[in-house]
Amino acid sequence: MTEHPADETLSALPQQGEREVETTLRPSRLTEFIGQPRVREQLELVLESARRRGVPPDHVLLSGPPGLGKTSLAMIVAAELDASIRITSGPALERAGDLAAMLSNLAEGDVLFIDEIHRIARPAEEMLYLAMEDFRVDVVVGKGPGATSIPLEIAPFTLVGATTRSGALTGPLRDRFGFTGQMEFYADDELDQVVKRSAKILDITVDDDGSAEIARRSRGTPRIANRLLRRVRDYAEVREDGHVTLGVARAALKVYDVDELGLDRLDRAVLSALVHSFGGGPVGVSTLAVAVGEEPTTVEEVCEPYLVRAGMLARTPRGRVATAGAWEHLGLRPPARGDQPGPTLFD
Ligand SMILES: Nc1ncnc2c1ncn2[C@@H]1O[C@H](COP(=O)(O)OP(=O)(O)OP(=O)(O)O)[C@@H](O)[C@H]1O
Ligand SMILES: [Mg+2]
Repeated sequence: MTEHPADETLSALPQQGEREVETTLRPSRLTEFIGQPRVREQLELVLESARRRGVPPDHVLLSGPPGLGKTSLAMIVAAELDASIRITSGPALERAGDLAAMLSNLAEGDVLFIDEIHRIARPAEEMLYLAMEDFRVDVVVGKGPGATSIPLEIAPFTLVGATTRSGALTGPLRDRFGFTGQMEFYADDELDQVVKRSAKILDITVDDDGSAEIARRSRGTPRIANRLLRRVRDYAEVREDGHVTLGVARAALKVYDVDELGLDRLDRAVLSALVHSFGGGPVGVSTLAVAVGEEPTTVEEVCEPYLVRAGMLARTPRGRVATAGAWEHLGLRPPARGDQPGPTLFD
């Protein structure tokens, strides 16, 4: 994901200058990786079986909302295989030549990580098909009728792709991944473990209650849990004795205007528009996106998955609808069912 300069404590997107601390907090082995039991077990089998057979494993696609650990898992795949990792991203592969250069530099068994793989340009994507399937690329030399294509062998490698929008991947690309790990939002007790682990690394002392409070307000997202922990640490150090208790966590989160449920600015804007401008819906996602000044894809891929999971928003065939929970969260009384226009006895 691109870095957003806005000071948004609650955004699931990485903030400017956050890369370094994120690297420090990254789990480096599968056993250190908290949560995602399904993906972890599946990946473990894929990797172990390849290890036993002495071949690079099938290509791996990791899909899910921002901040859930896709990049971390990609690096873990390489570490577990004892392989080197080369990192690039969809937007960086504008020309097929850029990809050809990366591919021809791979050594046998290397992991090639392509972040935001749904944003790869078409010619590079087509080159990737052959590379993934046959470990070969066709390099076109010359132009016009005299152009010839020279096949070039590349070393067997494992591609790890990450995407926040698996729906945006073309069929042929998706089909070439032998394994897709679908990342889910984390449960509160898993985020609690993330907070405790990070606190240890950053040398922050935190009570069980304090840690649970931070976890509960982290929007199911480890990136946010880690960020809230750092903001609570700031408060604890400046205003208190540095120790994070439940009271300190609550007071700190109040200063940073952190929502009870951890909803971020965009989540709240979407709910508010849905309720205040569209009477609770149903409304189409494009209309809703215009109302909050965002791209429909951002609303759909970054914001809605969590609102749906939190039971605030429903996707219906007629459009997006605010649930009773959404009205209540905004401090409003949900409209009674009978208030809604509909057929009556006298129609
Ligand atoms: N399972 C986990 N256990 C511990 N920490 C985690 C876990 N998953 C993610 N994190 C932490 O959350 C931060 C964000 O994770 P990561 O960068 O891997 O997310 P991402 O899914 O790649 O996000 P994006 O879509 O924005 O690229 C990292 O600093 C990492 O320390
Ligand atoms: Mg990432």
